[in-house]
Amino acid sequence: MPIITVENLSKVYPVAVKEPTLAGTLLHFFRRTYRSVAAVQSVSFQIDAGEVVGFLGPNGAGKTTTLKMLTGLVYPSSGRVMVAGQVPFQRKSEFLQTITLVMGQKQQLLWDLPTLDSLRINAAVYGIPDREFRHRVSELGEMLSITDKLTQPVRKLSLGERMKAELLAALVHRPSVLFLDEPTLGLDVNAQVSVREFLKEYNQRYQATVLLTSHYMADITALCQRVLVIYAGQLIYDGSLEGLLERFAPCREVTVELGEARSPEQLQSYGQLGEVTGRMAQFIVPQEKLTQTIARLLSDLDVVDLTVTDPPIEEVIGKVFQTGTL
Ligand SMILES: Nc1ncnc2c1ncn2[C@@H]1O[C@H](COP(=O)(O)OP(=O)(O)OP(=O)(O)O)[C@@H](O)[C@H]1O
Repeated sequence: MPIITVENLSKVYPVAVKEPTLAGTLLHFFRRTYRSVAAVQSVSFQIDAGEVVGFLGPNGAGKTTTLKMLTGLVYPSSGRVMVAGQVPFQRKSEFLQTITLVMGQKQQLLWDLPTLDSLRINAAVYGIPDREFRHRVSELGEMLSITDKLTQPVRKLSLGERMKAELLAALVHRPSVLFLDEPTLGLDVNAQVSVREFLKEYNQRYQATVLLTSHYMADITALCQRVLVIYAGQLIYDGSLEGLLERFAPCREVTVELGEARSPEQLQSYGQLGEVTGRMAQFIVPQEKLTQTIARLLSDLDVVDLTVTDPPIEEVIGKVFQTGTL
């Protein structure tokens, strides 16, 4: 049963155009002209309750605009959005109680106050009873390993601690639909891992639905079975991460360890040769020839060990982002 339904969703921003001259500035003051930026174009998808979906795309592809329409911060130009049975831009309190939006590059916590004070403000806004509030802060604080930092002013926290505190603040009303825009932005590897682990645990413990954008592929591979890829405002892929790799990475790397060293000339008939060092040889093999090539290698040569690897996911996604084609 879908908890998020998006149908033919589009957003066109009007952007004022101004000549960079004094005359242009004066004209702009009296008579503005606009051009249209089609940030999101006829995007449709559905997400089931409890799914964790990665939302990928190069800079300016339309991810944040889509998240803003899903959370009711931006009014769509056309199309339909439903989240947990609500129309987001109506911003009804039942809707706001159900969702949260975390933007890695923006903070909601007040800089000079301890996190706990900001959390108390949120508890008042969401009408969370005191006992329940203390229970949730202790539970989330423990899951995020941040409990001992909650009484420190936010400005004294490290970047990783601040992100954890932001997550706590964004989740204290226990939303079931999480929109996360770059939640690990700028964090070191350890902090990224702990935020990822926390999100996984939150999803499992509360059966929460998560739509996540990240430029760190490790976030996506660790958390998402399904990905949506948006390019120039259009959805170009909706499916499994493995499916994306298979479609866009037509070759695999086959590495063999041989009983005795062979020259490149003896090996080149098996496919495009990569590195050959001593008894090790590497081949770049098209997906459709993989089985046949492996069978030939095993029958013709004295193979001690054989491994097949995918190209690095960053490389594959990078190609998709450059060309926008799958
Ligand atoms: N308020 C706005 N007014 C005009 N144009 C906008 C506005 N917000 C976004 N845009 C434009 O819409 C397009 C999509 O922007 P958006 O921020 O949604 O992309 P994104 O995929 O989130 O990019 P990034 O990964 O860099 O955050 C871009 O061309 C951007 O310049």
